[in-house]
Amino acid sequence: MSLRLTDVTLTYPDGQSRLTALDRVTFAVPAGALAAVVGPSGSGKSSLLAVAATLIAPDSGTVTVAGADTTGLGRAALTDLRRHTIGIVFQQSNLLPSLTAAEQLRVMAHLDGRGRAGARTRARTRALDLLDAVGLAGQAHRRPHQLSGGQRQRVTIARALMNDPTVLLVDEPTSALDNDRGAAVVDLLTRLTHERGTATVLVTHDRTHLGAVDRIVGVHDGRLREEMVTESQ
Ligand SMILES: Nc1ncnc2c1ncn2[C@@H]1O[C@H](COP(=O)(O)OP(=O)(O)OP(=O)(O)O)[C@@H](O)[C@H]1O
Repeated sequence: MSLRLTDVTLTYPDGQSRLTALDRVTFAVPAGALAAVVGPSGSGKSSLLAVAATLIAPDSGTVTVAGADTTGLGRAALTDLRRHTIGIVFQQSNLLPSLTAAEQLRVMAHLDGRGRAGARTRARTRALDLLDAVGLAGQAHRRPHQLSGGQRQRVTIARALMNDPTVLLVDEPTSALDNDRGAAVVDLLTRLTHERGTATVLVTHDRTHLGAVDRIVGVHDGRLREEMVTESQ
């Protein structure tokens, strides 16, 4: 399994007591599968993503990413693991206003220390390939304000794939989009997951566009409940 959470409990301070955001969650996603985690506001979706992204350590339980148990890893080791194995698509596109679409992707390669000449050329080629894969081949030179909301979301998806992650974590990708564009983004994520073999987790409160995903897991009060799994899983 590319991503595995085992018996994960996460609590937050809540006055004199603690609030349980994730309650003994066990959840695994293999390479090449997209699992949608669906639940109402406050059910624990963002907490699940943050734990899977190794941004928050759970109170108990284990998180394994690309075969590596993350329990007890220090900050530097976690940063390294995230950089090489995890791609994150945030709800807001958080693109840098002054950079073109292609440059937004190439920044990721630089962060990864791949700044030398041969590597720069490879990063340029990979950025253009990924923009092509998300249907933006003709928009590589555009800056965020010259793109639509749906196009910006596609750039953030391509950017998250730039370092060829094992695990792709996606937070509410359709919340700022109209119906057709929302459906197109979920279809795109499903296709990229299958083509590139990422283990993808998409959290959302919106069940509208989930027809083509491999698996749907409901979340309620920090507990998961399997709702639908396709045969290929
Ligand atoms: N930093 C925090 N401190 C205290 N409680 C928190 C914190 N973050 C989240 N919570 C609580 O944990 C529970 C789960 O929150 P979480 O953000 O994971 O839910 P969510 O399903 O992502 O909600 P939304 O769809 O509104 O973003 C909620 O009851 C929330 O109020």
